[in-house]
Amino acid sequence: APHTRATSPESEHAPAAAAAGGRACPGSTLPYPRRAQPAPHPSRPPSRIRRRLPRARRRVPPPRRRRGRPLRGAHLPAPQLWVRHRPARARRPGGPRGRGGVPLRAGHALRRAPRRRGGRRARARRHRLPQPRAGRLLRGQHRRLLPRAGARITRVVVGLRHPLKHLRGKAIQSLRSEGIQVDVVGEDLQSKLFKEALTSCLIVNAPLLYRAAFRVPFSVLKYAMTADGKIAASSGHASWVSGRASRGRVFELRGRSDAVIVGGNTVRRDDPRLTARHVKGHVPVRIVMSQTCNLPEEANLWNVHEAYTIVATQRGARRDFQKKLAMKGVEVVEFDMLNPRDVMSYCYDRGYLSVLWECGGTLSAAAISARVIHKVYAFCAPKIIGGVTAPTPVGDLGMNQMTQAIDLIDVSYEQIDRDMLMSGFIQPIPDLSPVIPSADEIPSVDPEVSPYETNIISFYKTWDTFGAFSNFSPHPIDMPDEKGDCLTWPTVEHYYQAHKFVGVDNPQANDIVQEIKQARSPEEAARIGRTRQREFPELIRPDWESMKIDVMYRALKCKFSTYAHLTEMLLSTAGSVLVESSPHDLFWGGGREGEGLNYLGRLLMQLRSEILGTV
Ligand SMILES: Nc1c(N[C@@H]2O[C@H](COP(=O)(O)O)[C@@H](O)[C@H]2O)[nH]c(=O)[nH]c1=O
Repeated sequence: APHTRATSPESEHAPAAAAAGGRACPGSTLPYPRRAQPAPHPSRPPSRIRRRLPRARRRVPPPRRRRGRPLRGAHLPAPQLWVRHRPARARRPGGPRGRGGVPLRAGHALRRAPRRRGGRRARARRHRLPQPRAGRLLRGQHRRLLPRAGARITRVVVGLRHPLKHLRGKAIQSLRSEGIQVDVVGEDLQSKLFKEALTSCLIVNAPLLYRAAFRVPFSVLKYAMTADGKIAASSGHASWVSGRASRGRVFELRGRSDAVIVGGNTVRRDDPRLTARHVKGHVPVRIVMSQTCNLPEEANLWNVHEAYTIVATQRGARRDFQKKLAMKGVEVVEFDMLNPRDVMSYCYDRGYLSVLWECGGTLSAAAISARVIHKVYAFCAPKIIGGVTAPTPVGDLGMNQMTQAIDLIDVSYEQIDRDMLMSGFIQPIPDLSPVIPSADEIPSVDPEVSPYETNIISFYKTWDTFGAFSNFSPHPIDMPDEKGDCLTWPTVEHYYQAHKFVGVDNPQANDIVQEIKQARSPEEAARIGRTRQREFPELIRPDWESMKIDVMYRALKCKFSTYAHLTEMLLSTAGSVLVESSPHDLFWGGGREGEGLNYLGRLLMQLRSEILGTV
């Protein structure tokens, strides 16, 4: 999937990782410490960072219920109620959910739905199968639907398989065994048209895919700003920036979300209701993130008859006030460390599929930095409010170069009355628990980093905040060749891949070097380098395994000393552990579970120390 797939800058080293682990690299002038884990000690924290689930302490009020009125919302505190008490007609994004709100396959949901006259199950039974004609599209996901209609169907085209293999079922297999031709878009069918079709399928299924791939709910950041980029006047007054039609669209967005999140500031300043009141359908849970719990005694959000409200706060904050909230029916959840990632993990555990962030700039910046925002909806109204202190949609992200800006992808533009809606995806970064060097290793890798320092900067894709650290970043380097002549290489990746074949006394090896040098992109250079390495192992320079780290280090040194802003960026990370968060490359990258050796991160830390004059 474009939004989940990651291209690895180096993957051929995976088998080498095990071999290299625990060995000092022969021929290397750099100290590459052993990666052997220190002997476990009961008082020591583990040497790899694991995502810590919040030890949330919940004050769960009894659900309020008026006589004769069903409980609303899909996420009532008692888990056994989540499905049973959902209004029959509630439309849920991404399809029906089972216990704990976990998305179900369509077939699963239909079988389990309550037997009710005119209810979902009854409707499913009555569902009249479309009579297939040649070339006509039969829509539907229920795996029973197709075999029953199969007598007259000769071909089935599948848009997208379920991202989680164990939830895929056997529909394709059983159809094929019945002699029906089944083609999966992107697998069996590949053309420009099918690529577009696949993109549409992926976008439509984004919440399901993101939840499955990243184990957090699909998160959308929405804001409304003036043409001069303000979300309110300097006084904080914000009613209204966007027009009525745009606000109607926001109700739709809320109606498609499981939760709407705001910070304490928004509650204090706007006293929002955060309901989907003008659209019929699902009512999202409202979540307030407030570290201090310094929230007003009276607020629209405490009216839980309108929608369920959760206050997420720091452990121990204003306990008396917490009790008052609980008395009103508001659920309070305490976190050891209140931050967007832990709140998202919590929402994931609660079964939420998609979440809408309607917060101000401070919280949105924290959420973007924590990499939990996946999509942005920016409503822009044709107004100018001005004001140096007037708030903007996203606070400080620590970037100082325009090249560091996060590029949105799959962007759409839509005019809504007088406003413009721009939406796009933030390219996701794999959620990793990267290895940080062990206590013994850290001082030799980077004296700035204290043992078990948890401040980790991950980089991988070139559009990441620290994407310029990637070898794919578009920074040409001038490097001397064997004869001492200066040659320009488009990227570090070009240089590194080509040097697998440099110095080999064979014209074919020389051709490969030229082929890689002329590759139009670092991706292409990597592909050629790896393919040729597999095809012609005899053309690889014999000392490659022992030299590759030095080759890389020389290239990195050149890159970071050529571009002053890169040196600045590297130095700005002093005190943090750098991890190339490649899920595939276990030699240069940190791996998916932190199992990688992270040599690229180590080299950058080494270089940083060298520039700082600390080695
Ligand atoms: N001012 C502003 C927005 N502000 C957002 O909407 C919230 C108010 O929601 P509610 O109380 O349910 O109407 C507010 O707290 C803030 O999060 N939204 C928009 O679409 N357009 C606007 O101009």
